[in-house]
Amino acid sequence: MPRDHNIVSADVRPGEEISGAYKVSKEQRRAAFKAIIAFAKPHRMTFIYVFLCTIVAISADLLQPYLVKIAIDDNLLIGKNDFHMLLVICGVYLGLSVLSFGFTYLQNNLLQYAGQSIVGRIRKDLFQHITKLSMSFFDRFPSGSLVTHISSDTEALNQFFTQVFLSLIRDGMTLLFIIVLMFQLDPILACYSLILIPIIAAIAIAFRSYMRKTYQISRTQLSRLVAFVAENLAGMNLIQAFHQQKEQQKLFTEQNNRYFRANLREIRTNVLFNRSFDILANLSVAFLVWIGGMAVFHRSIEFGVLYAFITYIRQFFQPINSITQQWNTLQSTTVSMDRLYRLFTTMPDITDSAKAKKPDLAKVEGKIDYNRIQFGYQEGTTVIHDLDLHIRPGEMVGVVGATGAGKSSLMSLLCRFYDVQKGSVLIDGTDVRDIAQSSLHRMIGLVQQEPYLFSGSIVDNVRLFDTRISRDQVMEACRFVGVDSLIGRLADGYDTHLSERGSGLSAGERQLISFARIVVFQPKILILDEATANLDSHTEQLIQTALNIVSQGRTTLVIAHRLSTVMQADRILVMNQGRIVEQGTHQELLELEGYYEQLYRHSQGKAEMKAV
Ligand SMILES: Nc1ncnc2c1ncn2[C@@H]1O[C@H](COP(=O)(O)OP(=O)(O)OP(=O)(O)O)[C@@H](O)[C@H]1O
Repeated sequence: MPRDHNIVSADVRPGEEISGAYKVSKEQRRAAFKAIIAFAKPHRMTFIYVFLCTIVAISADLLQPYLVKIAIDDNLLIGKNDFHMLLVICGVYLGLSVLSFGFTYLQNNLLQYAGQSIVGRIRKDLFQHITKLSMSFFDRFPSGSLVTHISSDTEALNQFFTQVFLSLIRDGMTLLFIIVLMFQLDPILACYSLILIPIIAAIAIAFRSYMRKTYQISRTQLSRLVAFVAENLAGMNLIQAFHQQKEQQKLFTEQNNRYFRANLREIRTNVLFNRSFDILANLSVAFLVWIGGMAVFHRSIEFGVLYAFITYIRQFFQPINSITQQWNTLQSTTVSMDRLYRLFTTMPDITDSAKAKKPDLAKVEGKIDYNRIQFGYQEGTTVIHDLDLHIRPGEMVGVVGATGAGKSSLMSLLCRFYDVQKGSVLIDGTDVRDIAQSSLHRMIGLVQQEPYLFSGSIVDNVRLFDTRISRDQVMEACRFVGVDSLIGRLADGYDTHLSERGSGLSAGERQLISFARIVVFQPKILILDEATANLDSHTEQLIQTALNIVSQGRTTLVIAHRLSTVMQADRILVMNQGRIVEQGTHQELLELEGYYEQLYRHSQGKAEMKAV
């Protein structure tokens, strides 16, 4: 948001709905409108210029029929035959057309510039705001709906600032000018013409709301169709493996037909509306010709006046049509404004406290203490129960246990993606809630099962776009973890462009690149979350070697489903239902003949089965 407009009030608490059906009070709607309009304030001079350009363009347009009226009444009909005057009128007519063209062009460019700048700023601020939100927010809002907010809602605002705003000025002023000119020409005929306004407006509004419904139906059908295709493309291997092509084709045809019908209905309504408007325009002209023609017969008005009236009445329809159309756009814009405002006013759950410290990263030792913590993602559900755990600096700790035991949650608490409900998590004796998040996240390096790679070169992915880290440092890190020979085989080596989450690289290569990140950024604490799952045994071996190298001098926490990954750890924690049920070295745990031993036997059995 612009810094001078503080809309980030504590108006929306985390947990409230953003994208679904929610009730918006009048005050909230007003606040949303004010907040979004605040983005336009730096461009107020541009809007004033647009306003002035519009007035010039409209005046130039509307004076043209008046000129023809002068030519007819003051020259042709009275038999003056003043060619010089006719020539001047033609010249002025042409001049007005050029003036209208020039100022309309200028007005459009200025408005587009302002609109695009405003929306660009909103997008930038929104993205910045979203990146600061806590993990609990992303748990509630799937990325798909956020993408829609950022793209379509901001696009709706663009329409508001360019089309709606322009229409309200241009069409409103056009109507006003036409009415003034009509009264100037002949008040009685003007009064007759005004009877038409409510009729035209009523028909336009009725049609518009129906058209909006048909438009929405066809958009919904289209997005369903697109979603269906996207799903099918993502699961193509499954479809082919299970010979589901025919079934999927049948489903696709149904969706396609629905979209086809919805589209036809939308087009039919559009054509009907436009033609009805044409008929109405012709009827209005006929009505005026009759009333005005009688007046010309009785010599109460001149023929030129009737000509100008007929031209103006035709020009009447366009602005009314356009305003009703923009009215609909305005309605959808208010919904977008509300949604964006709600996003902007959603506060992160996790923020730096006033006393947050920024410890000297070089002095971090990596001692970790979980002091009798309790945690749950939602109120009333507890995922981790009264857990007490103390880890020495430089210790390598393996964490194993069944699915849903709380292993990843434990790591999330250390990274402070969430806050504990009871107890505390300390690093080197300082509560993570008292460490600035920027420092905390530099202390901890995270390698996940599916390491995220950004669209960019391998160098950029290793140094995370931080150009303070040199290319040589990146190459050194890659050599260190043993991924340099793999990179050497790629066509562009370190400059190979990775796209779509690192597609083109194997899971193991992606893992090794994220290990190189650790070497480059030197965090004192390293977390590996299921890093060796889904890998073949050769790649697992590569990762294991890299892990041994990277974990030197770091406190390392390794979550593993494969016990082989953690057998060498200084200590292995066995978790079950949010509690540590056993801990010790591999040997000690086997001797206990408890849960770990069962897991071990089970994994051995699997290994034997594989070997057979
Ligand atoms: N973001 C979340 N929101 C709500 N509940 C969650 C969330 N993440 C995990 N849970 C729940 O918390 C519990 C512990 O999950 P967690 O991911 O910590 O287990 P895990 O031991 O790492 O499991 P896995 O080995 O399958 O990754 C599970 O019951 C899970 O359903």
